[in-house]
Amino acid sequence: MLIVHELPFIYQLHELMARDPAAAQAEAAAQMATRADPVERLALRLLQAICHARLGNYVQAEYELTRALRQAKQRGMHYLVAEARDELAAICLMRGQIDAALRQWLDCFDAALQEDSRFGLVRAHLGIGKVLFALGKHDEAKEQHLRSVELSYALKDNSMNSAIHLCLAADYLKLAEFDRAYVALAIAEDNLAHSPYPDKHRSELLIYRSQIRAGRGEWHKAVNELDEAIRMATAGHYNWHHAFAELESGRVHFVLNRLATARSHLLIASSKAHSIASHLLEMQAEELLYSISKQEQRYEEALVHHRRYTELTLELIDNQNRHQIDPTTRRRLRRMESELALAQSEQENSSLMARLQSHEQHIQALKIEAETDPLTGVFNRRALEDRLQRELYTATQLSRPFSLLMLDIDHFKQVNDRFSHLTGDAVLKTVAELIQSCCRQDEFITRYGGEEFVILLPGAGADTARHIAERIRLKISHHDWFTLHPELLTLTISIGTAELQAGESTHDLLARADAHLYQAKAGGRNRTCC
Ligand SMILES: Nc1nc2c(ncn2[C@@H]2O[C@H](COP(=O)(O)OP(=O)(O)OP(=O)(O)O)[C@@H](O)[C@H]2O)c(=O)[nH]1
Repeated sequence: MLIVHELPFIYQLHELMARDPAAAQAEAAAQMATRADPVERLALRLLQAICHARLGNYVQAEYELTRALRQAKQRGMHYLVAEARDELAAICLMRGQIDAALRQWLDCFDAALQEDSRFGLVRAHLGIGKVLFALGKHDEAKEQHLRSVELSYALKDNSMNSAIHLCLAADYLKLAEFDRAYVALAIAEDNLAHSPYPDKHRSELLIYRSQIRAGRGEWHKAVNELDEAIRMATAGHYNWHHAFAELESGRVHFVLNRLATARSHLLIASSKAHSIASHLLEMQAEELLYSISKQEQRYEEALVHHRRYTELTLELIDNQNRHQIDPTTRRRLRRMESELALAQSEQENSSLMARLQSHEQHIQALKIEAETDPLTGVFNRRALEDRLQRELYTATQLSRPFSLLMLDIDHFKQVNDRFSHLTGDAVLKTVAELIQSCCRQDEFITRYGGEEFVILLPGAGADTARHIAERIRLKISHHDWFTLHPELLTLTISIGTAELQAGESTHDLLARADAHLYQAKAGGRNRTCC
């Protein structure tokens, strides 16, 4: 079976396409006139279609790709089928048509299997990973991307390798595994030196690197990297990258409270994203524009942005496969729809401010639901990531102390094993209540893992943190646990504390508290280590 990728003239055209899609398209048209071989002609047609996509003509690209796909299927050219499906899937994903993208990549996988095309398989894994990423299943996305790393090893395709490692970096960033993200970016960067798409991938790389910087509170470096990413994406007409970089820039300036600059970046992000039908990017830009307008008390504008944000959210979710979305999200969405309808019918007789407040409350309710641990009612780990980053930023800006506690129930497995899982659950709930009773309103309590809790203490130095930790530890050890189970006589906890040090990242701070917790366990449990 002919491996089209090995047709030298096609390979050269691919390289040209990376630098100059318009020139590649013209060259492919010229070659078409001279070639009679049906495989070669089809490969050229496909390449022309891909050029349309690279030039941002997605409707035309989709039409041409679908035609090429039909012909490739008729002729049993599975490699070309895989390639066309890969491109079609990418367009679907960019538009937020998650379900369609997933189906295309699964079909791409089948076609690649039929021809034993490693390129096709790598692309399918890469793409399926992107879909899972878009669905928020970052762990599963990472697995798919790692699989494509394995498969691509023998291909020695630098461009593909940089693309895969960029995806991996994005997964790790979402999983808050910053060190791994950093390594993935370094590998992507190594590969970039030999890739025909250096600027496109480099702009993406800079965006991810800026996210790592932001995670570490290095805001100014993040701004510089994003400026460079915007410059590259603009020069290369990489619309998606441009929109993404503007969005991230808007986000960083927003955190830095430079609202006017943030707004101008976000307006570009939103319009760029709109022009390429990237609902996901547009939605995020509109959400931030809404927050900025509200903060500046420009309520009329805020309402417009919120409307657009809600519309896009609904559109995105509507596009997703119903089975891929868990029932809670769907219920939340239905509620959001009715809320929107309600807001519209109230339009005439309520003031702008009142309507905004109702949107705000609704969003607040959704946010609380998404950030709450259902068993204990305290915040979950997802909420912690967000909050911790903000607290670190505030503490640094105000030069105010900040500490956190990491707390773990001792020998909790024995509670489950001896008295049942239900008793274990009741213990977890009671521990959460007892912690709450020892904390102030602004002290943020989260269930970090199974029987582990993290508590954020804004304004607390090391001594105060130790004092609060001891108060919680004693409260729990003195509690009448037999009320939960007659044979449960004692229950203790171990705590590690850490006070924020200058220049420390969220990851470092958590790691230090974790190390102290480990010391407390190793030292015999039922104690606090600082
Ligand atoms: N009941 C209940 N148990 C849970 C939940 N989440 C995690 N666990 C259990 O928590 C236990 C944690 O056990 P280990 O990590 O071995 O720790 P441990 O027994 O507390 O021992 P040390 O931490 O070393 O003192 C496991 O048995 C988990 O199954 C939950 O939501 N409910």
